[in-house]
Amino acid sequence: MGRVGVLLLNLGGPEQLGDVRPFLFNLFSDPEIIRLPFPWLQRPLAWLISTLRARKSQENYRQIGGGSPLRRITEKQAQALEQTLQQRGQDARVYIGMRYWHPFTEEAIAHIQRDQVEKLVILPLYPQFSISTSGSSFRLLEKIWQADTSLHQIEYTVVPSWYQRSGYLRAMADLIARQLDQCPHPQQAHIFFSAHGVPVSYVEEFGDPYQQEIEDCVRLIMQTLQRPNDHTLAYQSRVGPVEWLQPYTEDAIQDLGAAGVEDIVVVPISFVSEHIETLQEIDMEYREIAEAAGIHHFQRVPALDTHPIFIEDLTSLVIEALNSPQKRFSDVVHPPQKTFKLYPQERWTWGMTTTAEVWNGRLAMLGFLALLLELITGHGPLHAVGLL
Ligand SMILES: C=CC1=C(C)c2cc3[nH]c(cc4nc(cc5[nH]c(cc1n2)c(C)c5CCC(=O)O)C(CCC(=O)O)=C4C)c(C)c3C=C
Ligand SMILES: [Fe+2]
Ligand SMILES: [Fe+2]
Repeated sequence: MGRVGVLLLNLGGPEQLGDVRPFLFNLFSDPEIIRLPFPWLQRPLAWLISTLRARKSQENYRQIGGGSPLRRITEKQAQALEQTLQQRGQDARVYIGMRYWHPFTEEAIAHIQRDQVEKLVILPLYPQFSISTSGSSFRLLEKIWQADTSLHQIEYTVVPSWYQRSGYLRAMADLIARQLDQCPHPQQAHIFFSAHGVPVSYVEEFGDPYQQEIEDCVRLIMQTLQRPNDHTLAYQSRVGPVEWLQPYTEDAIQDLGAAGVEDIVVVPISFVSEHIETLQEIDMEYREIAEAAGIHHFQRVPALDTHPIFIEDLTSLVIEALNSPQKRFSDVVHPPQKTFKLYPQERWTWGMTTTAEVWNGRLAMLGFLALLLELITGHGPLHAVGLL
C-alpha cells in the first residue's frame, strides 16, 4: 500500500473573539446552511447576518473562555487516531480539514498533496449525516477535486456516517452509565438526548437523512445501555425564524419539569467534541431553564473527545475503509424513502416549478429589503426572534 492518509472533517470554531465575525461570515456564506434561490445574494446576506449576529455570538464564546475548544480537541483526536493506527500496524498520517475555520479543508488538501498521499480515507467527525455538516464538506471536497486534476491520482474513499458502529455505541453507553450512577436515584433519572437541530425543510424537502439517523442512533444507544430509565429526544441550537426539527430542547425540558421529573441526564449526540453548544448552551442556558422548571438535578454527559473505546473504533473504521470498495463523493446516496440522490446538489430535487422559483426570487428580494430596513431601524422580526 502506498502512503496512506486520513482526512478528519469538522466544522471549525473561532479560536478568539476577533475570529467570531469572519467565522460566522464563512458559515453563512455556505449555501448548505442558508439556502437562497440567487447565488449572488449569498455573500451580501452572509456579511449582513454575520455582522449583526457577531456580538451575541461573541458573548457566548466569552462565557466559555473566549473561543472554541474545537481545534484543540480535534487535534488530540487526530493524534490519538494516528497513534492507535500505528499500534495496529497501519502507518498513516491524520489530517484535519475544517469547513469554516482554521485549519481549512483547502489547507489540509494542500498538505496531503505535499506529502504525496496515495490512499485517503475521508472521515467526518459527525456520527450522523446531514446535508449541513458532512454533506457540505463533501460538496466542497468534490469542487476541490474538480478544480485540480492532480488530485485524481489519490485513491480516496468517503465514510458518510458511522453512528451505528458498536464501539461508538459502547463508548456513549459507558459515558451515560457513569453519569446515571452519580445521580441520587440512578434508575429514576430521565435520559435526555439533545441533538443539534436542522430546519424541517432540510428533511422534508431536500431529503436530509439526519432526523432518521438521529432517531436510529438514540434507539441503538438505549439498546446498548440496557438501563430501564425513561428517555426523550429533542433538538437544540435553533437559529433564525424558520421551523426546525421538534420538540425543541428548551420546551421538552420545561414539559419534563411540569410532569414532575426531578433528575435529568442530558446527552449531546450530534457531535463528538466539547464545543459552544455543550459548554454554553447546555451547561448554562438549558441548566437554568431546567432549574426554573423544578428539575433539581441536572447532569450532562461529556462529549467523547478521546474516549479510548471511541478512538479504537475510529481506528477499526479506518482500517475497514482502506480494505473496502472505494466510495466516491457521488456515491453518497441517501435514504430509501427518497428516490433521488442527496448529493451532489445538481442532482437534488428542489421540488420547484418555474413559477415557484420566480416567486421565490421575488420573496427573497423582499426579504433582503426587509432585512436592510430592519438593520437601519433596529426593529423587526429577526430582532424579535433573537437572530439579530
Ligand atoms: C443557521 C443554520 C445552522 C445549521 C443548519 C447548523 C447545523 C449544525 N451545526 C452543527 C454543529 C456546530 N455548529 C457550530 C456553530 C454554529 N452553527 C450555526 C448555525 C447552524 N448550524 C451557527 C450560527 C454557529 C456559530 C455559533 C453561534 O453563533 O451560535 C459549531 C461550532 C461550535 C464551536 O465550538 O465553535 C458546531 C460544532 C451540527 C452538528 C449541525 C447539524 C446537524
Ligand atoms: Fe449550532
Ligand atoms: Fe451549527
